[in-house]
Amino acid sequence: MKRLDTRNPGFEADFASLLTAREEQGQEVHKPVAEILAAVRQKGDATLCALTEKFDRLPLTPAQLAFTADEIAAACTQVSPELMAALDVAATRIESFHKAQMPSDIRYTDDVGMTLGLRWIALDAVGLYVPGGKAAYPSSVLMNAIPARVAGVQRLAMCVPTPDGIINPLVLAAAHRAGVTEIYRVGGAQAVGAMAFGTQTIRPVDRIVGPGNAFVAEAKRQVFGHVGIDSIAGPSDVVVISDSATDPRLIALDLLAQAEHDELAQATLITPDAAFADKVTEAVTTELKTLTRTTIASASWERNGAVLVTKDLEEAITLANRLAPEHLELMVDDPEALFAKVRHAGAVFLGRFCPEAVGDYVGGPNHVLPTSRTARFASGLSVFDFMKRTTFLAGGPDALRRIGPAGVALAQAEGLEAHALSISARLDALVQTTPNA
Ligand SMILES: NC(=O)c1ccc[n+]([C@@H]2O[C@H](COP(=O)([O-])OP(=O)(O)OC[C@H]3O[C@@H](n4cnc5c(N)ncnc54)[C@H](O)[C@@H]3O)[C@@H](O)[C@H]2O)c1
Ligand SMILES: N[C@H](CO)Cc1c[nH]c[nH+]1
Ligand SMILES: [Zn+2]
Repeated sequence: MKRLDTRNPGFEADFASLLTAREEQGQEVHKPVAEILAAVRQKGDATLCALTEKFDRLPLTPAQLAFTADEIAAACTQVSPELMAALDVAATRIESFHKAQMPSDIRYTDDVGMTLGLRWIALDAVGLYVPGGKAAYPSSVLMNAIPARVAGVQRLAMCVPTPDGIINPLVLAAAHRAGVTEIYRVGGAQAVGAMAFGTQTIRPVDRIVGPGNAFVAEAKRQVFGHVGIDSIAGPSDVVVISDSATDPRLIALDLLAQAEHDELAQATLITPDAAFADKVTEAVTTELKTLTRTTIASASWERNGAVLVTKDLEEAITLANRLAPEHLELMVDDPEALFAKVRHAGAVFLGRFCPEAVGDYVGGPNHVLPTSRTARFASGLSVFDFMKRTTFLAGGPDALRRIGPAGVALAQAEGLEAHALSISARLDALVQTTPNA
């Protein structure tokens, strides 16, 4: 864990290394991921089976890649009614938030008489990546699939790793609840490659969405262009801005809630109170001893954790914007005042009783969010990731007479003769057919 104080002379250099640390750790996966993607592209199912045996310790034949309808139905019967009810609370809230996002088409006729517009059209086929290496993520099934369904996507293909052949039944129950029936027991970069390029068993999709570890995030980066992707939703990160009025244990738990995802996760506290920073650091050490996932959380905290002490809350928000976190918690008396100054964050959690973990499960907004500072330019998963826009223009002779000459002039200025003629030939035809025009 790095402890930095903005009043210390070396602060800027240390902060700069905090900004780039995880990007550098990510470089290590570029080559292995490129090799996996090339092998999937070349050998399809054979590579999927070989890598599933290698990384998930599960020997498979191609015929066993997909879960059967019976396996999905059997999993649903293994989930307790209480957990099914919890799944339903989450699904209902996620669905209503994403329904509220649905955009409207645009269509209007302008002053020259042209009808212009934009139509939203759902994608045909989408690949949903659901992580499963170090934890099971039924919540990510809902976060991926529900907005896709709301947007109107016809085909949803889901990939999830099953380490040692084990699948948490709640993952399949969540898929069933969200209407996903095409599910493959494949994870990592090979799953992304299969959905991007297709194999003998898995048909290719148009866009791949969903969170995952550094291998999954890098694979999405590398297949982008061949297919669409949502964002780089890699190892989780959180920045907590807190004043000294919050219980230090609660802040420690919020930091550890992200640290326990992955050794590459990053949890950062920013506070203007040095004594409070000490208390939270102590509480992290105490709580770490009680967690079952202590090995992962300790590694994340040791390697990427940070505690920043600032002059005031104003400076805290400036640093948070520079960190552009996936999640930003504002655990202060007046969170709305700070929120007004937030420029870069995937999702913001306002108030001491609204921890990030609520957003992971039952808040409603999506928990698939841009990590590693990509919130500077990217947003969390939404219905927009499952749709595209087609614009249209419809015009008659009157409109062409009004705007055509400007088009001809610009085409000639660009030296594109056929463009100019495409318009001017029509203008000429109009003059000939209506001599008094
Ligand atoms: N940003 C978000 O929105 C969000 C949401 C949920 C989870 N997450 C993140 O998702 C990640 C889940 O990670 P996970 O590991 O539990 O599951 P995962 O499914 O992402 O990764 C498991 C797969 O990684 C591959 N893999 C592991 N080691 C490898 C190696 N050495 N070489 C090649 N491939 C290898 C294997 O194929 C394995 O099946 C965490 O980092 C978590 O923080 C992010
Ligand atoms: N915090 C993760 C996003 O970074 C999402 C998640 C799912 N389950 C628990 N947490
Ligand atoms: Zn989480």
